[in-house]
Amino acid sequence: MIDTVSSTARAFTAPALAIESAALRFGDRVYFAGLDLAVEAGHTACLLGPSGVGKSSLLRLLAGLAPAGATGTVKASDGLPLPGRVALMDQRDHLLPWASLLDNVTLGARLRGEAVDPARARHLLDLVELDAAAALPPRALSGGQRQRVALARTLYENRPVVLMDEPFSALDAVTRHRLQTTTARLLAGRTVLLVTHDPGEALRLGDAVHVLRGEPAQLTTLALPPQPVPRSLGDAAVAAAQAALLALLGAMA
Ligand SMILES: Nc1ncnc2c1ncn2[C@@H]1O[C@H](COP(=O)(O)OP(=O)(O)OP(=O)(O)O)[C@@H](O)[C@H]1O
Repeated sequence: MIDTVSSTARAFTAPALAIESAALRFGDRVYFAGLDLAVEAGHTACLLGPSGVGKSSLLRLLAGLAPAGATGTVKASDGLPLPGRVALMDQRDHLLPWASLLDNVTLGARLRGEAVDPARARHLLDLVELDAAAALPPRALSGGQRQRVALARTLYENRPVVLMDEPFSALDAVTRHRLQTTTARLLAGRTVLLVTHDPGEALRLGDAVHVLRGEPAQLTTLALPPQPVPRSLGDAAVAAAQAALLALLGAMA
């Protein structure tokens, strides 16, 4: 079978991405200020940190959707505007309850008045193991299945920059592992920032791994083993890096 999704990925060059002087403030509280984060072109960076530290706010800033209280300057290395080149997978799936899964996957194109490619949408639904359910409405799905539709919708956008907020958090361990591998293949060559609470996921998928923590929060970058992604968690060096990441997150003494 021709992999239509991977082949379309080669039609563009993904820029490096940077946010400078990012800040998040509510009232008197400064969550972070003067924060700089860069994602190398064609690489995947993972962002971890305690709940409420500001990871989603930083991701939305990068997406050009600055939430209340957040400021910062976002730049692409090619100097071209980012709007239109970014796909965002939010923590919530935002599926339209009245539309079929297939129509939810192609929603962005339909809203923009673009031609829809149902074969590519079905191929993506197949990759997230939901092709047989393409005609069903989202209410027929479990939380994990809904998250897989949102993943297919994000991949359907076929953008050089992909921002993902806990994209696999609702999946069982086996499906999560399988879809991490599939997603890493489909996102190869794109510039990706992925927010996760799962140190194993960060070690599997991250070309770079950053931890946001403290008050005000600062970024710490983890030293990573040289294996290309997706890495095997069974590898001794990867397991050691995972332990170091857990310690950095404060989960281990
Ligand atoms: N409108 C608001 N008013 C006051 N505080 C807010 C508002 N919106 C968000 N916050 C606070 O901003 C902080 C950062 O939120 P954000 O969702 O970015 O954190 P996060 O690190 O992504 O959390 P999680 O891991 O739980 O998803 C949170 O502590 C939240 O309570």
